[in-house]
Amino acid sequence: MPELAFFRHGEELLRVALGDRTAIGRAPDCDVSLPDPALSRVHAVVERRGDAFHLVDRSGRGTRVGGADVPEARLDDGAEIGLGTWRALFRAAVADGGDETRLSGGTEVRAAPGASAPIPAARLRVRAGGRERTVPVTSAGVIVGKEPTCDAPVDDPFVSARHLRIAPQAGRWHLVDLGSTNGTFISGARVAQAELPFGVTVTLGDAELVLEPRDAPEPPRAEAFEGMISRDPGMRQVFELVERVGASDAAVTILGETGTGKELVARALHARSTRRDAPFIPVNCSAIAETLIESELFGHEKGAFSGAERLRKGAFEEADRGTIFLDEIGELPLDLQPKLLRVLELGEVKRVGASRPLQVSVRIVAATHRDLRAQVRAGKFREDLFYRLCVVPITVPPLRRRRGDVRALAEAFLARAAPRGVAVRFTDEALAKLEGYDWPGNVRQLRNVVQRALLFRGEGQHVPASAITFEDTRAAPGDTGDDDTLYVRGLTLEEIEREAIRLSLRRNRGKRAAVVKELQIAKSTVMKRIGQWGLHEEGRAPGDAAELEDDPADA
Ligand SMILES: Nc1ncnc2c1ncn2[C@@H]1O[C@H](COP(=O)(O)OP(=O)(O)OP(=O)(O)O)[C@@H](O)[C@H]1O
Repeated sequence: MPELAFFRHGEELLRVALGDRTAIGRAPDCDVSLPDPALSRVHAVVERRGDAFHLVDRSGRGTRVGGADVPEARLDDGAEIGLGTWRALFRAAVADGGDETRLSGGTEVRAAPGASAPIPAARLRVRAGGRERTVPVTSAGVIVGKEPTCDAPVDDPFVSARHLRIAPQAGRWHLVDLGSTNGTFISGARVAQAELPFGVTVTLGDAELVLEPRDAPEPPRAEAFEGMISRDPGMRQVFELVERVGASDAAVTILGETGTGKELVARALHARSTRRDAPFIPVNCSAIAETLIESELFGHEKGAFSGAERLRKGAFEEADRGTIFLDEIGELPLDLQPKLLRVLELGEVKRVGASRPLQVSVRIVAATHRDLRAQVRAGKFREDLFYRLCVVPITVPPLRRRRGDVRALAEAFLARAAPRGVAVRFTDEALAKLEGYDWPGNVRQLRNVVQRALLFRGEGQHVPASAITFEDTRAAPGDTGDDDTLYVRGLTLEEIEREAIRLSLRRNRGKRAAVVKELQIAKSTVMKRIGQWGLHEEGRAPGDAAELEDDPADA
């Protein structure tokens, strides 16, 4: 059956069998809708006229066929059609399932030649709502949709009742969109029907489908526990421990290098506890100026010190009935340590300037990348507090000791960061490069490297090894560990604005004048946002505070 093969940046991404009329353009109701603003809504139509196929331009500007912009052209075998950043190749005669098939992201398939070629047995991998399962596909095909009576029901709000069908056609697997509301996508292109080789990802709503050979070995499964991906035995022990101590109120200290996922473990402890419906309040003890940490943790009364214009609840009060996560507990100043001990022993907090303490019920989870015992020996950390906090120590192994996790984590970060509807994959060389690295900045560094690689890959569907660059992204002391890049996927406009201001404050050590200049926004807006989102201490290091009060932008 004649077909058009679509290429982008030299990669073949899509094959569409040609019927009597195939509309190509930017509009979602075209038979092939390509995400390219340079195209008209209906850019061109390919029509069957007798035995021949003709391209008719609908853009009014001519469509490029064989290098010239033409209003209309008969398509000869191998004719090349230019469609913005896409290119389509006309193939007049396509062997029925006989030739070697390889599409981007797909595995190679070889079927016996001839129209009667048996269709290779298949199964459909369905990923939806964070779950994955496979459905056998018989030669009668499968219907995929939201309706429970479909062969492969998919529970996703953007999937139609009967969304698409996958069935054999001339010895190959094809998919046909059944008039779905939100469309069926392959490599970012919305398709009415297309060939579906093994291994190619189809996106519908937030769900993904991949057709596979029926007897292909199951890919190793990455376990996920409360958002943490791992199948490493060391991490499994961590998960088991979280499960066991989650329900109790025992004080837990999480030990591990920076970026290993200590905060995620703390959140998992909260999620597995009876306190899960109350707040989880994280406090990074190393990111707050020493002069402010007491009021941050315990709050202050109005007028307790100059600048305390209003009463402020501290993190412990906010976390009442819930969990407080004290990150970088090793940085807690010695003089505040007895106050923390009092919360642990008596459940009492006293706001700065208050005469009486308040009762709170807070579970304390602490974390540090430091050797707390050594801190105790050096006299920087109270021994009694150490024993109170470390009732249950949980050690999160560094990523270089669980190399088996690198691939699953990298693929998960890539899928999260890739543009919606586009299935981007690592090349084998890229995966080997990731797996061979030592990851001094652990999972956080891996996430940043993957996000950067996605930007550096250009437009292709594959991330090559050359797009992977390593920089030591370990957090500097006093750094909360965030990198300096703003990733906007999945954020609201307000969250993007908040992040942009927060990161600019950090880059400029809290200097509002520099933020105004860097972000090119009104001083009044910066001040309003800082107040609104409580970013007063952002970027300030101990000792900076006094200087910042005199910041000219504040005047
Ligand atoms: N097992 C995991 N699965 C998925 N994402 C992970 C995993 N471990 C860590 N991450 C991600 O890596 C980043 C760093 O994790 P997290 O902030 O929990 O590390 P940390 O050990 O608390 O770092 P720090 O010591 O610098 O505070 C986060 O974006 C987190 O979501």
